[in-house]
Amino acid sequence: MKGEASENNRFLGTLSSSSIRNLLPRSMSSSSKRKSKKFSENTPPPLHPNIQINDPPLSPSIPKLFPPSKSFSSSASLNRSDGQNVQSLSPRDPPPLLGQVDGSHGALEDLDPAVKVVARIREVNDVKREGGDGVVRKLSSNSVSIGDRKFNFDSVLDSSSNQEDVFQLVGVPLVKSALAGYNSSILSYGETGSGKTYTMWGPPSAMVGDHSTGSNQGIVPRIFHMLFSEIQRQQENSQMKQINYQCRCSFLEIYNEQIGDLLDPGQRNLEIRDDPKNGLYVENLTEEYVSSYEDVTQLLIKGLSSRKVGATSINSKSSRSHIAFTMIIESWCKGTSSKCFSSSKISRISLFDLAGLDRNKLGDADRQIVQEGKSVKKSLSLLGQMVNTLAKENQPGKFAAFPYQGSCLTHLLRESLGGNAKLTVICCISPNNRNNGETLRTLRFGQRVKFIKNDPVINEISEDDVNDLSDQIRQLKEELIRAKSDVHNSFEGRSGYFKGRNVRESLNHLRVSLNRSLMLPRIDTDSDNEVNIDENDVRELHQQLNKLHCSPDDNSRDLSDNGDSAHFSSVEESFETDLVSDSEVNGPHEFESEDINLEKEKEGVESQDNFPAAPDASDPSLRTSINISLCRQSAVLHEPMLSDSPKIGNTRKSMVIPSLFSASQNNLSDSSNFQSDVPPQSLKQSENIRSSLCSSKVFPGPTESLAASLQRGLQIIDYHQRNSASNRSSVSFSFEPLSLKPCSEVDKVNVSLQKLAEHGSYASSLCASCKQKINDSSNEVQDSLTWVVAEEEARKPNQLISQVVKDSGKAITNNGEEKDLENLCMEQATKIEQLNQLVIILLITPLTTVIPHF
Ligand SMILES: Nc1ncnc2c1ncn2[C@@H]1O[C@H](COP(=O)(O)OP(=O)(O)OP(=O)(O)O)[C@@H](O)[C@H]1O
Repeated sequence: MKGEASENNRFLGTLSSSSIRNLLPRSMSSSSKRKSKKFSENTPPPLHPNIQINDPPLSPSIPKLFPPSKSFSSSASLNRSDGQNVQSLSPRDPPPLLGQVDGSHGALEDLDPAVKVVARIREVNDVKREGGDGVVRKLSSNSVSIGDRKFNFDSVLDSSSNQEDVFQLVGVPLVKSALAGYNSSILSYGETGSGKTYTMWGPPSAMVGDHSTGSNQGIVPRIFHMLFSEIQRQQENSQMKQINYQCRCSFLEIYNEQIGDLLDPGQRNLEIRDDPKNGLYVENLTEEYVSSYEDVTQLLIKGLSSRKVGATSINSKSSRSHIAFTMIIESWCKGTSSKCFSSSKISRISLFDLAGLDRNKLGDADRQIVQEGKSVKKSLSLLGQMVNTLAKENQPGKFAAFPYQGSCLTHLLRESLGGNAKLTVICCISPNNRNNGETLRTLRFGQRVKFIKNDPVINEISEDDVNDLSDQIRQLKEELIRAKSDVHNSFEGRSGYFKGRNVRESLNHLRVSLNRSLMLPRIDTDSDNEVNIDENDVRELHQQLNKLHCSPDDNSRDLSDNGDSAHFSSVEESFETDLVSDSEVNGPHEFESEDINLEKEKEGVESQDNFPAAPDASDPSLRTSINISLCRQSAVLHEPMLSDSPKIGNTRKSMVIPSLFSASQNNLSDSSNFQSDVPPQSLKQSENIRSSLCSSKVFPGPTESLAASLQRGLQIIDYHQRNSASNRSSVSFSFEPLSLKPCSEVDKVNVSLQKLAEHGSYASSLCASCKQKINDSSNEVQDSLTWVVAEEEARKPNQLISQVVKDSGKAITNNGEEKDLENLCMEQATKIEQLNQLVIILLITPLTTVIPHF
């Protein structure tokens, strides 16, 4: 077993302690270090203090809203389709593109493909051991063959290529893209010992100092050297614009499927977080702000020295973990005359160096090495599956979702493979024939990657974009306020009168509840037309409604004025009727409800069995308001059922009216005078009627009961008038000598009303209209007292008959016929008495009582 510490220090071993000391970051301080709890590499940067944006920072996904910017211009062409032209550039002669700052923020031409695959054939390290039979050969600048198989890539570098070539081919475009605002990734892939680490980082000794063409410095340090050089140049050359940059870096490794922090080796087993707000990030991963190439080099040395290494069958210092170095670049640009930044960009550079797969088992490998190998194999296998899946997705008609979370590697590569990033895969292969199988796998992997479709965009937010977004936010806020206002204005919150779904329905509720269909035209609740509502009209209607509810005088006046259409809603009354015409709402339904009540009484069924408990008449809420709400349809509004009511010619069977005053014991006592002479059965029925009406919830309170009962009584009368028009003589009295004239029941009732009205409590409770009506009726009573007298006389049939006989005897001779006549008179008198009793019964008996015809 090899000592982990000694292996880990293989990178540092080649550096002197003084060199390390010199590489310590001068600008790095504790304040520059932070944990990515809130702002991770995947999260947007905190806005620069000079940026005047009130809204919170936008998430990384937001820049995707904007199409890729095509505003870049270039004075030189770097067509990389063949991967050859860039070789004319060198770090010593920086590409002119990068130094140019045109009218846009860091505008550069974008010619690099979204996914690029480069194959690099490592040079032979040990000719004796490796052979160098030339089985793997570069055929052209973008093709390679192994045996008789040929593979095409974006570029192919053979063993004669140096680190500078790789940088020009891969590094330079990456720096351009990153500064332009693209997320940019490099992934080095290949078997163990194929040169991945060498290509990416180079030998440790080459990390600092020499960036020359002949240097072995890897592509990563070259990239950051160029990056900071370019940033400095842009800032120096920008005369019309002020460009600020801010860079921060993190360095992690995936070892045995655990994420470790290479900048803080004590942190192990970090968690990947993925939430809609912050995107994908590694929780608590250290991020260091850097402002120079030296700062980055310090981090690279520190991180690489902490990486897990071990021996494989090919590489004695093999990397046993996947590592990822990430730099977040934020930039802000503004004109010198402007107070605000005109644009903001954020891009991410992700550099992945994978562990190599070793399929050759070491004979003396211990459990740790076996475990490392298994973890590497598993993660690389999942990566291969991921690439296969993404490659298939790009083919027409095929789509397959891949579970990125299957391994830490695939999870962290999610954005680089198939996401918002430019990706370059460097396929490192060995030059000899010994590992043909692994070389083939690597080349196939590279080929499949080429089928993946990435969607990189410039992550830039311009001032116009911010303004547009601010406008959108403002409009949405206004819509929200309007929506809330509409809800509050539906009246349901304060008074509880209206519980409509929206304003249209509420207005229809109001319209029907007021029975003022002319004042408020019916509104189609399903219509898309805009409803223009005058707030004053609504308020006025509200006041009228309250007035109707609160003023008994006004109530009765309305009743008298609209005797055939006044509509009172009760708590149980269905409001679904507002969807039908007013005529359907009124009249027949209420008449029928009364009829049902009376019929129930006749059958001796308690009204409470069919109606909910009667509300307390003393409840102020019932007297002062009429609650209208959507509820089940009450039974009282069902289709009318005509009863077998007696048909009395030209009379009004208004016996229910006394029940209006049943709440008053005085009323009962007053009316007892009238009822004392009726048969006990009739009295009982009348009492039942009163109790039924009292308990019925149709009339919730005194005021409503008075008004509604008056109205319903009138409707009942009207109904019977119509029905009895053709039967006016069905019940008639024709005993001429008695001159019996039955008066109308309403007169009788009016007598009762008058008596009751004379009582203080009732007189005070009656509205002016009702009092007037009672007075008018009492006058009629004066004219029809005959009926009352006749009634009194009818109670004394024997006396009456005797008097008749007595009076008749004076004119009739005392002969044989006299006795017959006397008997006939007695029979007639008996019949009259029966008829009078029946009349009384008829007047008191409910409408539904079946009366035998005579
Ligand atoms: N192009 C090259 N020129 C010269 N030497 C190279 C080149 N590529 C690789 N080497 C050497 O080959 C050896 C193995 O290379 P490297 O460690 O980079 O392989 P690797 O792919 O990273 O292996 P592992 O996956 O096991 O870590 C190293 O000693 C390295 O110096």
